[in-house]
Amino acid sequence: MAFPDGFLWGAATAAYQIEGSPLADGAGASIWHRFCHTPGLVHGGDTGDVACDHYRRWPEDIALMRRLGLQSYRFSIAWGRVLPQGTGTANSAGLDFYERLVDQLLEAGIAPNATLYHWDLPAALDDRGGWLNRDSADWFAEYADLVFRRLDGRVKMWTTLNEPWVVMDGGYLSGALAPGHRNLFEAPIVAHNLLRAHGKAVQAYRASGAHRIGLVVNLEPKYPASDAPQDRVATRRAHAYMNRHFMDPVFRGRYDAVLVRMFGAAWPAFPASDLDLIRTPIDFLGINYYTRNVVRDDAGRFPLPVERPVQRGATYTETGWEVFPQGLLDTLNWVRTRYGNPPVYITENGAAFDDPPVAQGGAVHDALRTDYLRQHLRVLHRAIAEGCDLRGYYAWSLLDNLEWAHGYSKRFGLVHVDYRNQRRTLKDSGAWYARVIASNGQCL
Ligand SMILES: OC[C@H]1NNC[C@@H](O)[C@@H]1O
Ligand SMILES: [Ca+2]
Repeated sequence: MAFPDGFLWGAATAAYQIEGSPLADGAGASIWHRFCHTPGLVHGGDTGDVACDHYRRWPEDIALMRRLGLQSYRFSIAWGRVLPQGTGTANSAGLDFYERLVDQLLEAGIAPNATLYHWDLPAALDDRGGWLNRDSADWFAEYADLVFRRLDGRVKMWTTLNEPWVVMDGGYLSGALAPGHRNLFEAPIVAHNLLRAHGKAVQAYRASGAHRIGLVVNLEPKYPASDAPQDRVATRRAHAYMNRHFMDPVFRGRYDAVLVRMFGAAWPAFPASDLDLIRTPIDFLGINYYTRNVVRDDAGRFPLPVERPVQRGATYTETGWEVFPQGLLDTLNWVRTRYGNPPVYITENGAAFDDPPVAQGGAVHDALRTDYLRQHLRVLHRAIAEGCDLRGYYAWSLLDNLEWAHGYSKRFGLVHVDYRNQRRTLKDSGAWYARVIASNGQCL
């Protein structure tokens, strides 16, 4: 099933998950450096101190990308390498790292797709309130402007934020992610400042950039566990809380009423002018899709009265996510119909499975991952046939890497990384994906 000519095939990573050397060459610590070095917060006490040592092995990793035949590579820029204190004096060694990376990607015929913020806020800014401080939008715009002026023209696809919902929910509500807050009143403030930061960065790009900029959101379709009214209501609330939460302000200039009602007194009165900033038009939307949610009302929990009943007969990944490719099609059609069919890239899709060890002769027979990817790519082909303006796909992830609070225990890579010696091994799924790219999806 061939994909349209020009469909962009890539793979994705993020700075703190792969680079290592978090404080090298003048870089400033991030909230994830702090979080990992706080005992008990990350599986096995794992940290990003070494990770995949990509900060030093990036030429080898670009060679891997060439072997896969990637047409594009989505990576993130570590804010603290570029601005160690988050604002003020730039660190030229940090900018140089990304400049060299970008130049070599272009040499290799691989289009860079740079994410400005993939969760690694400079710790110095968290000390000033971080995303709780309205000034965070200005800090982010200053950082974005610096990077645009240095790299635009070579980087022709930018995204401002990766998964602002996860930043809010994980970092400020559940506390599972940096900076580890658990405060219902902080969540809407953080979400709003992230969106303002996005808007200001897009405005900065319009002033100096000549190419394309977008936003990356994680979307997870919600399905009621039964037709019972309380399950349907709970499903609508879960949908508002995760999916409409960021999409509505960005594409429709207002927050979803269900969401506002859910938070009640915890929902601040935001000035209308903020929403005008947030809705600054973007050139494309990045969607990260992994799984769906089946929602059953669980009135005991707040603010999200939901529980996720296990689906009999379903396959689950190592991160507990149901394999449900239909959810990707439903999500893409929802975006098409509710938000005016914006240009979309799947900026992340993949799965962690309990891969077999590297076999003799160096092979990883990760059949479950190949099957997961194949099922989801087939759905994309249907989405295009049904009218979705789908421009490309990035597998998560190029490399096994630091899966945040899971540490290195969850492997998403097309390429296996042996953390004892940093040896990379192309998995069967990677070799298969290379064939998909070479045939523009014909072999699916
Ligand atoms: O959980 C898998 C991925 N999800 N999106 C954000 C990435 O940083 C994660 O590794
Ligand atoms: Ca804090």
